[in-house]
Amino acid sequence: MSFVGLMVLIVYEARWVYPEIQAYFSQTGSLTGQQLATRARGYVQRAQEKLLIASSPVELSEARLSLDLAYGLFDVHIYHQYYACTASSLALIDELAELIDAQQIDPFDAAHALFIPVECLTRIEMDQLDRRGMAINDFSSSTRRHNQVLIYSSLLIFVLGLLFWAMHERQLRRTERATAEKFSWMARAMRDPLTGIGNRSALHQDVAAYSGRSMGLILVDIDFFKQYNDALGHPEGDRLLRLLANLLGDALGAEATLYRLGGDEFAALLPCPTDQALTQYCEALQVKLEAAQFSHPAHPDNKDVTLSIGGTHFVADANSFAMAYEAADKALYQVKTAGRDGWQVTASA
Ligand SMILES: Nc1nc2c(ncn2[C@@H]2O[C@H](COP(=O)(O)OP(=O)(O)OP(=O)(O)O)[C@@H](O)[C@H]2O)c(=O)[nH]1
Repeated sequence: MSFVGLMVLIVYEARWVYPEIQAYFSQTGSLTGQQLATRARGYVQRAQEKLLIASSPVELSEARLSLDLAYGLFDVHIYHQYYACTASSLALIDELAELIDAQQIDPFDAAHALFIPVECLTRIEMDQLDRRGMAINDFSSSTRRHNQVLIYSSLLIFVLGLLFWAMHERQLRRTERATAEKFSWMARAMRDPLTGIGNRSALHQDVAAYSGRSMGLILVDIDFFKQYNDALGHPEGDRLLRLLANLLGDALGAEATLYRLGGDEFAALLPCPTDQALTQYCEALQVKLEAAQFSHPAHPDNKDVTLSIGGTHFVADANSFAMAYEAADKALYQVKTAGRDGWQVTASA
């Protein structure tokens, strides 16, 4: 059953309770059916009492008054409609009243004759009572039925709500997991797995983030790394790459962001106001490297590990970076061709 169908059912069921409550209160609220008969019977019986002890005209007139009151309450359309004894009883009361007025009947006989309307009214009372009982029973059983439908429908709605909520939560968790995985994948895609620093993609992305700022770009290449690998093996070569990544970080400071561009080539991007500041960074790097004394058993010049370094200063944006990279690369190449183990800073075009 659809959700909307369920809601329609609830509204329909709730709608039914209202008229039945109305019906119930119309039965019990006025109590007309039973009460009128009870009161009419009371007046008839009072008339009987007065007639039985009628010793003065006062009691006779009281009996007459009671009969008039009884007649008024008895002469009701619904009694005429449902109880055949009504018309004859009323006619009898009428006739007896006239006879009493004309003093043409013995009061005792009149009292006796009045048992006929008393009996009729008693029957009406009992019947009205039964009808009220039946109406109440009908009302309570149908109310119970409607209530059950309402309770079960509400329960169903509650369960469906829980189900939707659980499904929504599951979907939300899936989406969150997928988003987290995507972010971690993206972060991994920007990292060099060997050294843990950024890769070439990260460098391009970071330049865009520094757009408009005065930056320094330093390119670093290990000298004779092939010979190092050949002499000590690839794992030792990996270890040196990691050591150099740490050394670059120490030498250039926390403001520098480091990248491994591939093979034995590193880059550093750092806020840098002038060429002079860049020069100081390169010198600091050389000093740190010499102090580290990473041994290179196969260095053709019998030195420890040496680096060739090229740097340039530029104002970051996508176009200027391409030129800055070219300038730094050219500076590094010049160091290489000049015998390696050195640094050069050049202006970007
Ligand atoms: N251990 C290790 N070696 C690598 C890695 N990637 C590249 N290489 C090696 O790095 C060496 C780079 O050699 P070249 O490009 O000739 O550079 P070089 O030997 O340093 O020579 P110059 O730069 O001219 O001084 C090659 O032998 C590559 O195999 C790596 O991830 N780990």
